[in-house]
Amino acid sequence: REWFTGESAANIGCNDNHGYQIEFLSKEPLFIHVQNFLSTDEATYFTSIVPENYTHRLYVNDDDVKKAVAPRLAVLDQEDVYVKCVLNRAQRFLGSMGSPDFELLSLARYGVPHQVQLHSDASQEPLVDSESQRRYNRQTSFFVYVHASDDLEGGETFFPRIPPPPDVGLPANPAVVSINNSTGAPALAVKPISRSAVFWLSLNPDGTLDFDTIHEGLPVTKGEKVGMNIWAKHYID
Ligand SMILES: O=C(O)CCC(=O)C(=O)O
Ligand SMILES: [Fe+2]
Repeated sequence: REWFTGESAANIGCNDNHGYQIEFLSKEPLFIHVQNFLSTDEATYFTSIVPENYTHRLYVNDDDVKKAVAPRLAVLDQEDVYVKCVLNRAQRFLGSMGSPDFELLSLARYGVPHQVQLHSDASQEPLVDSESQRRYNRQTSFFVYVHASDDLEGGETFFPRIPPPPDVGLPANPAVVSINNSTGAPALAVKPISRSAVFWLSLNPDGTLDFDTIHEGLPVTKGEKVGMNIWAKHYID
């Protein structure tokens, strides 16, 4: 994939001069918040192409009473120049620790009452690459808040096992908040701010799943959010 280099980024027409700012939220496990991960052009483009009313994944809880609806992921064309630019940026963010292979980018549009239930992005059983048949798992995740409407309420990404950073609530980063988990302990939540992202590793160094990185997309109670998943692959064999 020759486009994962700085030179070809320019060749394929990526305007990569917008710059982003990073802030560590947790060292162990590693969580990084990224402001302005997308350029305004990219965010406008992705928001315009994500389908409306795309068929939804429906979750039914154990008690069969509470139904939670998650937006379906729309998988993007890897030949799309905007997709190439974002993958190029993600690859350079990962640097030498990154695998050069990503899953296809996916987008989802969330309105009321969409949510995503508690899960790990990595899988307990390895996934199989449809082309090469190689087994892999999702090593790193960016969840990108492509767009958050001005009136958005809810829709935070909640990591119930990650303690919030000690300075949460200080004006430094309005995206970082603390929400109590089911045991009453404060835990990390990231608010959607247009064009920002949160980054973490879902696998331990030995390749096993790090259960501390489980997370959920809390229900959107007002407005709209558009999210994007960027998953880098870690091949097992
Ligand atoms: O909606 C969110 O905030 C998180 C979504 C998510 O974790 C996923 O699609 O894997
Ligand atoms: Fe996820």
